Amino acid sequence: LEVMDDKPNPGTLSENSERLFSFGVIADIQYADLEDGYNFQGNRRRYYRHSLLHLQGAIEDWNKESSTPCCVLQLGDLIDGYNAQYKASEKSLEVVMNAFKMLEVPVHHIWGNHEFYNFSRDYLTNSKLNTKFLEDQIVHHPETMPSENYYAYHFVPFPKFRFILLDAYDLSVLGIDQSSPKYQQCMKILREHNPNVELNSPQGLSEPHFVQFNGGFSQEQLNWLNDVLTFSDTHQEKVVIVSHLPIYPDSFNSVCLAWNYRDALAVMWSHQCVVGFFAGHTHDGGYSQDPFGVHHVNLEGVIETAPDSQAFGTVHVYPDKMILKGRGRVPDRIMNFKKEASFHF
Ligand SMILES: Nc1ccn([C@@H]2O[C@H](COP(=O)(O)OP(=O)(O)OC[C@H](O)CO)[C@@H](O)[C@H]2O)c(=O)n1
Repeated sequence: LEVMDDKPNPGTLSENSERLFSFGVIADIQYADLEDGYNFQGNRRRYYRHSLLHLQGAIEDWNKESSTPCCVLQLGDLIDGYNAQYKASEKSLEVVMNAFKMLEVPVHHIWGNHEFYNFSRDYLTNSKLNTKFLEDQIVHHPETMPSENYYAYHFVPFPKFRFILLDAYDLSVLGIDQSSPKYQQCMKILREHNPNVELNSPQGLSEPHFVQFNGGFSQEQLNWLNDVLTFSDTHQEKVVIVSHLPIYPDSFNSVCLAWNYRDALAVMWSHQCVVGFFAGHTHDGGYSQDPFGVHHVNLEGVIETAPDSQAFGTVHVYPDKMILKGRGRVPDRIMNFKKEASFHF
């Protein structure tokens, strides 16, 4: 890994290999038409209104890029939970989606905890935040079709390079009918690991990620992920996985991990094809390469980004690496593929 502080043009860093394609990344916009506030700990300022201007700035930049990104990955928490309290959820969603109309390439939306503070899962499924229509289907491989029980899909914007969007709130007590068996099952999991009265509090927990603002992956979704990764291994594809919640403990503070991150890692690590895992949620950002060579990027959150900075990035993909060109407080990174995973032409 190399971190580049002085932000040279990534093009100059890759003279020996040809750029294949690029994609945009942005996380935790959490727009609300509200004065600035603070996070729960009171140590990070949240710029609810300015987050929209940050998004608009990012869209302008992506539109102007000389090599147009194939798409943008919006890593979840598009509008803040405060909107629900002010009965402004639909209005705020409309404002942000109108901003996205200016983007000249498709955007793939992930769902985070703040989506479920504002909307039910049923509402989200029927909303513009459902971008499953952008999925690619693999003929004669029905096992690679996601079920309707979770919001996940895969797509291939460049030959042999697959993206998989995961639903990290497939197991969750958020946005789900409290009388449903799945809610009861998820509440049981949460309470078994978190005896606090306030289930959002990680205080005193040996596994502090078992909090209400996190969630997890059902066995059904993990089986599907395993099937898609099996296909990708067999067809010498490279895969980037995208989720609101991170799954690798070394890449940031462990409170924000998915409940059953170990199960997701076990599936991922049983395959060769995965080269990167992009997540949001942590707001502070983070990075780590795991022992299997997978690059885990936790993107800095827009909501906690001062007006004089920025928080988004463009990832340029080469035969042997990905280069994240970060803007503002998102650092640049060179992420080499493990040797056996380089493209061979
Ligand atoms: N220790 C805590 C932390 C949070 N809460 C409450 O949980 C809800 C969600 O918290 P919030 O910080 O808004 O969630 P984000 O997704 O924006 O951020 C995730 C991580 O915190 C980033 O580091 C909210 O109602 C909080 O008040 C809590 O009770 N106890």
